[in-house]
Amino acid sequence: MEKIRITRDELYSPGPLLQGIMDLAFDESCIMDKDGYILHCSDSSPLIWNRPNEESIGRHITELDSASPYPQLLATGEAVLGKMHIINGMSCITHMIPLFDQEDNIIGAFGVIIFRGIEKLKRLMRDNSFDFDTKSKALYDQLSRAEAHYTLSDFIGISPAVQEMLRFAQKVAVHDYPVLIRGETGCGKEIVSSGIHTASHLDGKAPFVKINCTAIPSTLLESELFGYEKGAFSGAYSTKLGKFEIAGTGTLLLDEIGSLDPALQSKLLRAIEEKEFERVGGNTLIPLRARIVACTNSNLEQKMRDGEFREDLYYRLSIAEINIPPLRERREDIPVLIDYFIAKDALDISFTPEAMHLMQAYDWPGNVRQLRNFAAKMDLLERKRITEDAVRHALGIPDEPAVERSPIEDRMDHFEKQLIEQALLENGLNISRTAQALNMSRNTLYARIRRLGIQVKKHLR
Ligand SMILES: Nc1ncnc2c1ncn2[C@@H]1O[C@H](COP(=O)(O)OP(=O)(O)OP(=O)(O)O)[C@@H](O)[C@H]1O
Repeated sequence: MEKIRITRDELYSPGPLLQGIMDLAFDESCIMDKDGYILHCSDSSPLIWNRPNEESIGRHITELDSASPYPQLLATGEAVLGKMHIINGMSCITHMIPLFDQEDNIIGAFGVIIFRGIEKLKRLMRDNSFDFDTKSKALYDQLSRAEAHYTLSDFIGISPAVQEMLRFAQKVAVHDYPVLIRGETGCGKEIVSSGIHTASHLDGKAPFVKINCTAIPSTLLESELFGYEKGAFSGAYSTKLGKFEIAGTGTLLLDEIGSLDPALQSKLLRAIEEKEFERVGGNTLIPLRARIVACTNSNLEQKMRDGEFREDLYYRLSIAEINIPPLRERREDIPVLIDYFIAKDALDISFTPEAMHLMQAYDWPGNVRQLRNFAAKMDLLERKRITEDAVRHALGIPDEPAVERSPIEDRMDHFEKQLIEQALLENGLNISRTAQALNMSRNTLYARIRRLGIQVKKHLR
């Protein structure tokens, strides 16, 4: 692939080359600087990011798309082409292309979504109800956008733990307490937080604003959250609203709250308790009306013990604490989730009972996200009926699951080995005589020698 070379000036104010590339791109595109901060977005970008371009510019790409291949591009210096991943709940195919200066240094990157809402497209193609030659982009956009927000009923699961969790979330939704949602990565925290928002703002008008506390350096995070006044620091040319204000009477989702800087934790606690805050560099109190929902997959108890997370903030947030159990603790949900993803993502596969059994025995460290991606991967293999072997292979499960051994078993093996080696030496390494002395058959002795890894030849020296 030919390298795209531009000057630094062109990166910051795109000339005909970059502008042309952006205009030609079929779907949303953006340009970021060397550090991954977004400089420009195409006009259609708000449809995928769910926010106006002014709000996307200046943000780190991983804040908008946590699975962005940008770090990979930076590490390898190579374009990442045709990557399929999920952005804002939609399956997309993306290209990420490095931009070089004349000295061959990477000075930025061009990211483009070449297709989104793949599941919709597949479904529509399958039932032939849509003529793609006369595709109406407006309809297509509308279809894709509807998926960006969840309700609590989008959280699929029949296990008692999930049913109980959903009942609690529904109850919590009608209050305006802060909510703390905990669970391992990929277990559905975003669905629950978005579902709580939807359940508590039935008219669908209040904003749902997200911020990822790990993706933004803490120096910037403060002004992202609280906003700043004109002149608060050099570069603050105009007053900027923070997320608390942008969320209005809606919901502010603080993702990865466990990584929030301790100084900001205090400021957040104050804002929640006093229901008001000040912009950076400001002295006017602004009311906090948004409901705070915080998510985390970190061990907050450990962080509190290590002095990294404030206990008072934890107690304030945990009045309504929702714990989403990992998938391995609700294995009965696996077949239901698989059926759901087969329908939702229009997958043309089914699993044999043995395959499903193996999937239910597997621990899914990446939880439901991993399960969903796994199903999509099996679909790409183009084998319709997925067998146990295919699952074993795809998940890297060893053929014979290693048998757990206790320390006692290890010691017994050790003694047995010593005993057999001793008997072999006493009987001149003669297998028949050794077997007789140990009161076992030759075959049994051979089997034990093999199992215990005894090297008879070693004793000949
Ligand atoms: N119970 C569920 N029902 C349907 N889809 C689910 C469920 N749980 C998770 N998913 C799907 O799994 C993927 C990951 O979910 P989500 O982003 O909500 O996880 P998360 O807990 O917020 O993860 P992370 O901590 O890594 O951000 C999404 O595609 C989501 O649609």
